Amino acid sequence: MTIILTPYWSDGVQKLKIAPQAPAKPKHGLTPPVLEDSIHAQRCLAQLRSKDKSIEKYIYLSALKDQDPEMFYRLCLEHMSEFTPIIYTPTVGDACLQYSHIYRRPEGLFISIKDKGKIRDVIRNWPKLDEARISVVTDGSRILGLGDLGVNGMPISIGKLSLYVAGAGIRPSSTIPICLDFGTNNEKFLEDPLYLGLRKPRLTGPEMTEFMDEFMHEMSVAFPKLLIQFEDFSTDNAFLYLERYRNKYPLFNDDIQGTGAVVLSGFMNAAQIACQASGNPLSSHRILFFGAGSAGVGVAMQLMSFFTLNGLSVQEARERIWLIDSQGLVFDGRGRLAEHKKYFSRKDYHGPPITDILDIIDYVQPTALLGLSTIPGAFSPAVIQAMAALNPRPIIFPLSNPVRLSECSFQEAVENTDGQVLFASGSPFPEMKYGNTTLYPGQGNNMYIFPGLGLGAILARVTSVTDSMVEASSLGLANSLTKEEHSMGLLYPQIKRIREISAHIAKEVIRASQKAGVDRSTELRTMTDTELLKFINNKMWNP
Ligand SMILES: NC(=O)C1=CN([C@@H]2O[C@H](COP(=O)(O)OP(=O)(O)OC[C@H]3O[C@@H](n4cnc5c(N)ncnc54)[C@H](O)[C@@H]3O)[C@@H](O)[C@H]2O)C=CC1
Ligand SMILES: CC(=O)C(=O)O
Ligand SMILES: [Mg+2]
Repeated sequence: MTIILTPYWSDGVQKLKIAPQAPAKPKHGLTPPVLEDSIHAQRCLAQLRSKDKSIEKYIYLSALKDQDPEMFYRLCLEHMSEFTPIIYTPTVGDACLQYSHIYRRPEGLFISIKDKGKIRDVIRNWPKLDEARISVVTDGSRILGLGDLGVNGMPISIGKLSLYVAGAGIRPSSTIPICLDFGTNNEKFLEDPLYLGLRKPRLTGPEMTEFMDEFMHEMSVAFPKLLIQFEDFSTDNAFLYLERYRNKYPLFNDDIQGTGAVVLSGFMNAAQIACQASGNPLSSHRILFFGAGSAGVGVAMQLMSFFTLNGLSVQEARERIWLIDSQGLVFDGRGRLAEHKKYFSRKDYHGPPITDILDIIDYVQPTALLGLSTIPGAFSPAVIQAMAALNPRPIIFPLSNPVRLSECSFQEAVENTDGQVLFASGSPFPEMKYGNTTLYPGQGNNMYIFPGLGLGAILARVTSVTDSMVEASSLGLANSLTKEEHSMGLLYPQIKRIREISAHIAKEVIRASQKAGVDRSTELRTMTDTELLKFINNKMWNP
């Protein structure tokens, strides 16, 4: 279907295609004589692989998704581990940085601060109002670890939704990528004549909140069956708008909750292995966070359940967690702290500020070091060696995205721990040979969680997304590893099994929603687990 929409930043009228429709069979003579489907799949793959630069691959796949969505998603599913680094992190980071330059055609919905007071009219331009089920909404203010990218953040919403389709079988026409344009503080973009967004400093504060209130209300009226995923809002607004709307509308924040869930899951598997090696109980883990933004604090909050599930009280669980931010160890005596850091601020440290990560490691004696700081190389060889000196199997998760902002590489972690590291990173690293063994890095990325969490929430038609549903998604992921994956030392399942994993997570999420009483699809309550899993699988769209 092709409809005409005029983006607010465009002078001309452009065609927006929303896909996919069942392709009409071309009339005889309008395609080459021999266009066989499986051969064409090989042709598309060969074209993709012929490109040297990952951004060229991204552009090629964007065009393929537009022109032949069935083929795009089919190849995506068949080659998940090859496609995800292109349509998602790390390449989607480059696509965002260059969006205003590589832009080809409109995709998704752009709503700017200029639309305040008439957001309803803009939303109503969306062509498939009654089909919408999931929207990823960003304001472009903190895209991955790349900072304020303004409307150049749109590819992150698009990329996440492609993973909803590929990974959880959400129908492509049920997805809405949205980028809200509040301006940008990115000087380079403001000066760039090709920049596609409003050329004004970013708006925050009460006016932004008024806009958000109107936006959320109009979304709920226009799309009564829609789940919203907030993505890459800067930390202050990420917490603000999650709390403001989470009990009013079905929504979750991926950076806080999705990341929390995925890291809890990998941590549970790593902690088991680490404790087998050390002989210590699971509850004895001590977790040091490098980075205390929405992702760091979101993960810290979720990791509380690791300890409470292992018998500690909430207070004891909190005492197992330490935060480092740009000014060093976060503790009460340090002075004024941002609201979101207060809960984990240490009350038991009374010395002078400690800023050096090695000194902090010496003081905390952590079993696990988690990076959500956007500082590449922060886990230097000396830092990794210090973790290895304290632990037979140190847990080191450099989780910042994209790859070039990772706190360390897999190779550095392996070489400085004599291969003993339990590793997960935000963006993918290749497996590596160490001695006679092959070691596999984990990818601790919320892409393992949001497709299944979203699918479960959509099918249960929840009124809100509860903490128990997020925790259920995490436990569902942790328990989804096969014997073979455990024997390979993996912390996360292989990404090629994403559909199976998402279905399993969705089942757990639906059950949790039923327990919490937020489900509206009450007919699912009486199904057995086997029936529910079958129902979920039948609902998945297949290219
Ligand atoms: N693996 C995953 O699934 C996810 C990864 N992330 C990544 O997490 C990173 C952080 O995201 P946010 O928390 O939203 O960003 P943020 O900018 O709010 O937080 C960064 C934190 O790092 C701290 N920091 C900065 N420089 C530092 C330094 N030199 N030393 C110590 N601490 C320093 C800051 O004080 C702040 O607490 C990003 O790279 C993002 O891509 C975010 C969500 C999901
Ligand atoms: C993965 C993700 O959501 C982020 O880096 O922001
Ligand atoms: Mg994000």
